[in-house]
Amino acid sequence: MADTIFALSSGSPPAAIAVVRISGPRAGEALAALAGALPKPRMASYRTLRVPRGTVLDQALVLWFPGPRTATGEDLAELHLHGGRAVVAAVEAALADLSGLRRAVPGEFTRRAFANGRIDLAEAEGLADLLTAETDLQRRAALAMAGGAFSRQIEEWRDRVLAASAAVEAVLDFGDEDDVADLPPDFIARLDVLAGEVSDWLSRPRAETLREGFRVVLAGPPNAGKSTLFNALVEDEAAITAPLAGTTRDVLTRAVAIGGVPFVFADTAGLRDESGDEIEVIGIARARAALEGADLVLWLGPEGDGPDAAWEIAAQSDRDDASAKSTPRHRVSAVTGEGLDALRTDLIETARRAMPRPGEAALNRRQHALLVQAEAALRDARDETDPLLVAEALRLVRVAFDALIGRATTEDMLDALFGRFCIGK
Ligand SMILES: Nc1nc2c(ncn2[C@@H]2O[C@H](COP(=O)(O)OP(=O)(O)OP(=O)(O)O)[C@@H](O)[C@H]2O)c(=O)[nH]1
Ligand SMILES: [K+]
Ligand SMILES: [Mg+2]
Repeated sequence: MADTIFALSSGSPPAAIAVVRISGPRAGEALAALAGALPKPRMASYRTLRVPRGTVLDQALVLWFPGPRTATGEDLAELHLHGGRAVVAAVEAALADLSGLRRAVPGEFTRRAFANGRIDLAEAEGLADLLTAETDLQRRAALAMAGGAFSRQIEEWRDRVLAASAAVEAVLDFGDEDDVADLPPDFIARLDVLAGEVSDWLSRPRAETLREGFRVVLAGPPNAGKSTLFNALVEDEAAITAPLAGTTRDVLTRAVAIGGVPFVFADTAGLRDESGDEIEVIGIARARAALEGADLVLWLGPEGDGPDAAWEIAAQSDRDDASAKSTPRHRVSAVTGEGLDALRTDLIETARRAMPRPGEAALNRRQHALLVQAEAALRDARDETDPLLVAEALRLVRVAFDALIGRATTEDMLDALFGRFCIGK
């Protein structure tokens, strides 16, 4: 029999209310032991909680959810306590004293939900992202993933691959008879459509951009005012600025949300070919490395000799395009603040285009890699003529789809995923 687990599932006390959850075969027994009797299922009841045959613990709202149609797939109870530290501690101590009950480890409720088929892996990943979401865009994308949008898509694709596999199996079964069965005439076309849909998902913005922030690297010649602009954008005197060319050496990064969009700004050493300074040379190499990882390069160049510098934004793809650099997109003065708002607006709009649209599920690294495998196998299945090899390619597509929703998982992977959750989730 599985352990029955319990944990504080709401934020740390003191708070107005503290929710303690109990999940497992003894959840009902535990609830009855504290509340006197089991309340009606799925209805909130107001009860006095007591240490079994002992003192009063709290007046609480209690809920009883008999399994398996519960969040964890097991019998589940919730105690909505007064959110004081001592109240929570006393109730936890009373639960720990009951036989067969123990404190949950991080993510254990969700892991049970997954083990019991209440959620699949993609939904669990979405849930993990939802709990760590810090911006509205992150929240909405995570909610879409947790809500099963991607899982439903995978299931639908999987059904179509199964149908294709069945058609190939039929050819293989009748292969040694005179009356050779052929693949359906639209077999290839269907695989093409499917591969196209998978490609569409692959070309969508990625979850990492959303989670880690849109990476803007400030670059340009020495003394262009990069560090000054960096400080203005992150609203912090984070970087040293000075009239001396070659002030910045290390790559300095700061994560900030602007207009609800997560950004990571990086300030870099001024780029110049000639420098006798050994440290500056290293700084320049680091700056070039940072440029490689940029979603957007904010290229700064002083315009003329005036007090104001002209800056331009060159997207990563066109930063080697000389014409993009010769026509500045923005003129900004970090001293007067002129042009800063327009620059911020442009940054927000550019970043938003690289982010999943609100409510659109975004793929994480693991999901993206598996979908790349599925797409390659689909194209193999289309190009192969030997039915045996077509069948094998289609099997590989199914393997990738199964891994996406967690039909095939490893303990390590699950440990890593559920370890991201907090205790009580
Ligand atoms: N008038 C004016 N001065 C600026 C502006 N931005 C920066 N400066 C000044 O220009 C000098 C260089 O600025 P930094 O921000 O250190 O330039 P940088 O590009 O980071 O320089 P390095 O790190 O050495 O490559 C400093 O004295 C700043 O005060 C601006 O918009 N207007
Ligand atoms: K400088
Ligand atoms: Mg600098």
